[in-house]
Amino acid sequence: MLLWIAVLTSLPLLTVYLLERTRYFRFKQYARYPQLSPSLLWGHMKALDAVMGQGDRRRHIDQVFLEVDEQLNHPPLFVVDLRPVLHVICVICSHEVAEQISRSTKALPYSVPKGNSMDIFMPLMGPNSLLSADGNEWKSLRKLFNPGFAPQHLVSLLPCILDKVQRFIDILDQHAASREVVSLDKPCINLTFDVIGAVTMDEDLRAQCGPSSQSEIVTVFRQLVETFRADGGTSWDQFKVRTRLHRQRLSKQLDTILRRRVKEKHQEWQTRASTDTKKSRSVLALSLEGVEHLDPDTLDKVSDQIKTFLFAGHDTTSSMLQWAFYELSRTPHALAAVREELDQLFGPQSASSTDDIRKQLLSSRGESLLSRMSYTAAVIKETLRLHPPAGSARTIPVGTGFHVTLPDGQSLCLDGMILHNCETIIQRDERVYGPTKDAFVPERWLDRPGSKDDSSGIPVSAWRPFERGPRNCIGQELANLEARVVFACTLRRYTFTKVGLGAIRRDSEGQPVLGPFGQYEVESELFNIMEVTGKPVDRTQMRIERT
Ligand code: HEM
Repeated sequence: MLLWIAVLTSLPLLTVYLLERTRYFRFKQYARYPQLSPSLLWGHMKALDAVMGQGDRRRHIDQVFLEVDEQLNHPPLFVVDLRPVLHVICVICSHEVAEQISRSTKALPYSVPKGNSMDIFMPLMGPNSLLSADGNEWKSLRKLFNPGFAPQHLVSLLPCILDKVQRFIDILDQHAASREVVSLDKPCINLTFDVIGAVTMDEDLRAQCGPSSQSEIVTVFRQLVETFRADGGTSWDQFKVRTRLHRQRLSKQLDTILRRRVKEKHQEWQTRASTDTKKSRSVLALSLEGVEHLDPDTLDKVSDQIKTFLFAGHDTTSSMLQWAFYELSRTPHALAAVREELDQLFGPQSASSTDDIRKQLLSSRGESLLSRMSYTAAVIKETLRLHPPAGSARTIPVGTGFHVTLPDGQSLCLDGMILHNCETIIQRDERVYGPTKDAFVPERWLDRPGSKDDSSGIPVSAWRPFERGPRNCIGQELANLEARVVFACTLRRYTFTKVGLGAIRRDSEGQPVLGPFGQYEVESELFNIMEVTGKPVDRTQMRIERT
């Protein structure tokens, strides 16, 4: 009886206590930080949902954050409280603040740690991944794999990249001949998969050869990536038990295949080592150099890195290619300029001859040709500015005392939050990119003599699609090289016309309508969804014609 009385009297006290705690968490703890209006029960869930509801719900969460940034009048950062579902997220909107998170400091020599921010992607990269590792474990992995992604080494892989691009051209030729509307997503993903397979494992994954002859690595990997498709900003589908179990099964299946292949490759290279002068130059071969006995620990580590490279290295590059084809298709001056540059460098006769381009790239002047593709490089840069396929998430443990200084001098502590450098916002900052922030203007990246920061006068930290600092992208040179080769071979050979979302608007006489910044206006905006990386929602429906 006494116990009941005690319970009944303490209930109201407990309720008051919980209410006060919740009130503190929702309204006081981050009161100084810019944010949407929080609700006692839902935190920012409702407010965020309201923003989502103002557009197509399938759009990428970074696009939604961009709209929140506008509503809040462009603060340098804002917080999103989705507790208890997720930790508080701090969305970073200013390049000056992003730089404080990505740079190396005395206290955090490898920048702000990843912590558990990448846990959701564990099935795609394994527990030993370079992407999620921290501290000395990360450092030794990065040191081991850096040489495999160094520019000099990658250039030596040009013949194999060109082979894969030739297959890509054959496929686009077929699409052009059929005159049907095709989705660019599949050929681009298969191309980038083939390249990353060859570069990292010295393996022909035959992703571009159709489902019946593709390597099982491709089939399982694609199924695995699709379990992450979020057609609704933060679709809850991916958290469902059934989806998670399916994902775990596919991930295990992929692990088994990759471990088997790594063992076979190791054996093959060991046997060949004494006799063969033509050694494999793949990332895997470099990492296994000097490893005589492949113990289970090394096997796990190496296989997880291969899984990571496959994961990080194909969807991102494929998304960039699709967006570049699209932006060029609606920006006539940029298309003309890039074609002119390619004509000047490779000669007009090469416009429809990949053999010719191949010969030139593999000749002694190949490297110089690649380095002189300045307008093409500007197209790549501008595409990645407007449509960054990836972002960065870090976690800063409670009690670290990690402060950032805002542009107005105010100092804020970010302990206990997930820190998200949101490139989609940072790279469209009007203070940096001016009135053309949303337009595709490759010229902004061309040399302007006398400017200070980089050739364009834009602060270097305001362009960060590969992130910056010690944890920047290890594969950025590969992505750049691949894109240059693809563009050299395709941009004069084909004309791409968008169909459906993002199609060009025409006037009553059927002429395309040119907007203020040299781009054709469109019927409706094409946008990214989130499927691990950002990808065009309709998988880039295009009509392709031979020029
Ligand atoms: C356009 C193409 C690409 C983009 C936009 C991109 C973007 C990024 C970004 C933003 C990060 C930092 C992630 C973070 O801070 O959490 C990153 C890291 C990484 N990327 Fe890429 N990436 C691209 C291509 C590639 C390729 C081709 C590879 C090939 C293997 C690759 C492998 C990696 C790896 C392993 C890391 C982790 C590096 C580390 O933590 O040391 N990426 N990438």
